[in-house]
Amino acid sequence: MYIVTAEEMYEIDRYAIEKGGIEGKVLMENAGSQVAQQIIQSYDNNQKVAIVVGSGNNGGDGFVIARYLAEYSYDISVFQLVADHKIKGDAAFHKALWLNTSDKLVHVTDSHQLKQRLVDCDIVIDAILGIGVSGAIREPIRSMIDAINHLPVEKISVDIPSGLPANDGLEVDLAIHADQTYIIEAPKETAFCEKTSIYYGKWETVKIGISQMAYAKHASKQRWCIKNVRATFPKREKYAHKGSNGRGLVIGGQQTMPGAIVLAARAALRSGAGLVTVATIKENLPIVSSSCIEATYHLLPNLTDRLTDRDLEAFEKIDAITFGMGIGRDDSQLLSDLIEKLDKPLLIDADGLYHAKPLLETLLQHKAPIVVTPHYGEMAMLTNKTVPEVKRSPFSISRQFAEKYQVYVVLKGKHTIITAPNGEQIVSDQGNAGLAKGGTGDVLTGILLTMIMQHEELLPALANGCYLHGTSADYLVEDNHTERDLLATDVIEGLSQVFRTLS
Ligand SMILES: NC(=O)C1=CN([C@@H]2O[C@H](COP(=O)(O)OP(=O)(O)OC[C@H]3O[C@@H](n4cnc5c(N)ncnc54)[C@H](OP(=O)(O)O)[C@@H]3O)[C@@H](O)[C@H]2O)[C@@H](O)CC1
Ligand SMILES: Nc1ncnc2c1ncn2[C@@H]1O[C@H](COP(=O)(O)OP(=O)(O)O)[C@@H](O)[C@H]1O
Ligand SMILES: [K+]
Repeated sequence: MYIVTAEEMYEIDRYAIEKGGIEGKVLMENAGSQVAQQIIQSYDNNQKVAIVVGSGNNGGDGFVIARYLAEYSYDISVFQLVADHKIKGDAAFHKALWLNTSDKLVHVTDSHQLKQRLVDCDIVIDAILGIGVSGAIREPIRSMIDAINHLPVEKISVDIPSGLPANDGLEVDLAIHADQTYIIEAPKETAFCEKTSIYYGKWETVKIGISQMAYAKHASKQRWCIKNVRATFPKREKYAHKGSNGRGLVIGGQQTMPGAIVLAARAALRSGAGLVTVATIKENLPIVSSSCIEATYHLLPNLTDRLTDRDLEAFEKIDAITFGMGIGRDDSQLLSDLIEKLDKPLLIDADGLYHAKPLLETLLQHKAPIVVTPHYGEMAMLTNKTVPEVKRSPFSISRQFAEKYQVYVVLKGKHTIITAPNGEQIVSDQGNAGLAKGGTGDVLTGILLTMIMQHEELLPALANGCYLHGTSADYLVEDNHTERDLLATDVIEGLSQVFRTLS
C-alpha cells in the first residue's frame, strides 16, 4: 500500500484521468459509492445521518455518499456550508444528481445554525475539506468544525478529517476529531505522525479504480505488509552453510551495559545469521558469553582507542557490522576507523549515534552502505532539532537527512519510517506499546544486522527486519503476553512464530 502527500495524490489522480482515461466524475462516483458501502456495512440504517459538505471535491464525494445512503433508506440530510457558486466542476455535477433524487439540501451559513440542525443526528459525515486545505481554517468553516467536534455524535470523515493537512510538517490549526475516516485510495502522511494520527480515529482505505502504475510513477512511500515481506524475503538455501548465511559483527557494551550486545547478538542469530562475533571489552566476557554461547568473541582492550591491525585482520571476513549498543558516550576513535578502514555495511545505533554526530560529513567516504537507527530523541540530536519538531515532520526530516548524508535511516517509533539515500520511504507500523521498554531497540538492531547480510537490496531488508520485530511483539501480546510484561528477550523468542508465517 502506498502512502502519499497531497501533491502526489493530485498527480496520481491526474495520471488516472489523462493516461488511464477515467473521468474525474467517475472517480468521484467511485469514491462516494465506496465510502457509502463501508458505512452501510458498519452502521444501521435506522440512524439519522447528516452530511456536511464544503466547496471542493471532498464536498462532491459527500453528495455521492448521500445518494447511495438514501437508496439504502438511511434518513439523510445534506448541509451545504458554502455558497452555491463555490460548488463547481465534478462536485456541481454530483450535487445536481443528488437534487434530481432528493430535496434534502439545506444551506447553512453559520455555526449556530449548524449546531441546531445537527442536534438530533446520530452520525455526521464530514465532507467539508479534503486534501486541498491550505493555511489557517477560515470562518465560518472554523466555528463549524469546532461545533461539530463538540457534538456527541459519531463523526465519519471522508478522505481526511476536515482541516487536517495531508503532509507532515504543518502545525495543525483545527480539525475534525473523527471516530472513523474512510481514506480515498491511499493514506496520507499525517495518518502516520504522532500528533496528527489521532484525528483520523479508526481508518481504512477505499479503492476507486486507480491503477498501481499511477502510484509506481508518482508515489515514493509504501506501507509494508506481509505481502511485501513474502515477495522480498530471501529463501534459506538447502545447501547453505554458516558462512553463506552471513557473518555479523556486533561492537559495543561497556562494563555497565553488557545486556545490549547480548540482545543484539542473540537477535541476529535467531533471525538466521550464520555466524555472529561480539567485539567487546574483556570485563564483559563472562556474562556476555554465558548469555549467548552461540556467538564468538573478539576482545578489545577498550572501547575508545583506534582499531589495531590485528582487529582489522580479524574483521576482514565479516559481512556487516553494527556499532554502538551500550558503548557509552566517551570520546572514541572506533567509529571513525570503521568508516575509514573497513568497507563493510555498517549499522550505527544507540550511543553509536552520538559518536556519529561529529562524523556525519565523513559518512560519504564509506564505501559500503551506512544505516542509522535513531529513535525520535536521537534523531533530534542528530539534526539539531527538538523532539516536537521531529514528531511534526518525521517523513521530511528523515528524507533530508538520508539524502544529505547518503545513509539509510530507520526512525523508530510507533510507526517506524525507513528511508533510503534516494528518498524512497517505507513505513512499518507493526508492533505495539509493549515494545516501549529498554532493550527492544537492541533486538531490532540484531535483526537488522542479519537482514542486511541476507538481502540483496537494503530498503526491503530494513523493512523486513522492522516487520519481524513488530510482528513478533504483536503475536506475543495476542498470545500469552501483554503490553505491560513484554520483554526484549521475549521478542527474540517470538521470532520463530513470525518466520513460520512467511512461507
Ligand atoms: N483521486 C482522488 O484522490 C480523488 C479525490 N477526491 C476528493 O477530492 C478531494 C480534494 O478535492 P479538492 O482539491 O477540491 O480539495 P478540497 O479540500 O475538497 O477543497 C478545497 C477547497 O476548500 C477551501 N479551503 C481550503 N483551505 C481552506 C481553509 N483553510 N479554510 C476554509 N476553506 C478552505 C477552498 O475553497 P474556497 O473557499 O477558497 O473557494 C478550496 O478550494 C479529496 O480530499 C477527496 O475527498 C474524489 O472526489 C475523487 C478522486
Ligand atoms: N508504542 C510503540 N508501538 C510500537 N513500537 C514501539 C513503540 N514504542 C517503541 N517501539 C519500538 O521499540 C523499539 C525501541 O527502540 P529504542 O528506543 O532504541 O529502545 P532501546 O534503546 O531501549 O533498545 C523500536 O523498534 C520502536 O519502533
Ligand atoms: K473531510
